[in-house]
Amino acid sequence: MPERTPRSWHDRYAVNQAVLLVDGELSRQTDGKRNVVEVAVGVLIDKSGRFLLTSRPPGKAYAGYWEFPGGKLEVGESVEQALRRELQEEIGITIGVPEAWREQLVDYPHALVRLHFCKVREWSGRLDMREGQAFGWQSLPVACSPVLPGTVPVLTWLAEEQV
Ligand SMILES: Nc1nc2c([nH]c(=O)n2[C@H]2C[C@H](O)[C@@H](COP(=O)(O)OP(=O)(O)OP(=O)(O)O)O2)c(=O)[nH]1
Repeated sequence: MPERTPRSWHDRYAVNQAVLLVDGELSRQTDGKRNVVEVAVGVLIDKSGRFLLTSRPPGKAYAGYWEFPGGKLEVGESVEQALRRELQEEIGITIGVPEAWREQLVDYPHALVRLHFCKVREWSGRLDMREGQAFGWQSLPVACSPVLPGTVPVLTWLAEEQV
């Protein structure tokens, strides 16, 4: 029996729901040829419930956009190891045990990334923006703009947890 069109569209919609497509064509994400880049991201939350956003340094894709600090996993690293290393390298702190929270696939023109968002409530050391980033402790709605497209869903998830 031939596949019914409504079913087919339903399936396609469901697939596309799982991937956040940024600045591009739908066909880009379905060719199956792009490697997924794994990224560890830290949602630092302070005692009053504010969270830390940092600006992307000059020279990187989407420079100047606001994001949560983090970066790509190196070969053989776990998400936690990468997060620990990135937050030490980029913002000068030593984190406690992170809480694995949510994942999001994002299809950018420059890369297909899987973001592993972790909540971090304990850390030591003073914030030191080692790549010249701007930073801000934020609450909802955030006061900084523009927010990186792959970071926007996090603001929705945080809002959902507050109601
Ligand atoms: N750190 C971080 N990256 C994010 C967020 N949202 C989002 O889409 N991304 C994307 C942007 C990039 O494509 C990717 C992170 O890669 P990156 O280039 O910043 O990582 P990195 O620090 O390891 O970079 P580098 O060593 O290559 O300079 O994840 C977020 O909230 N935080």
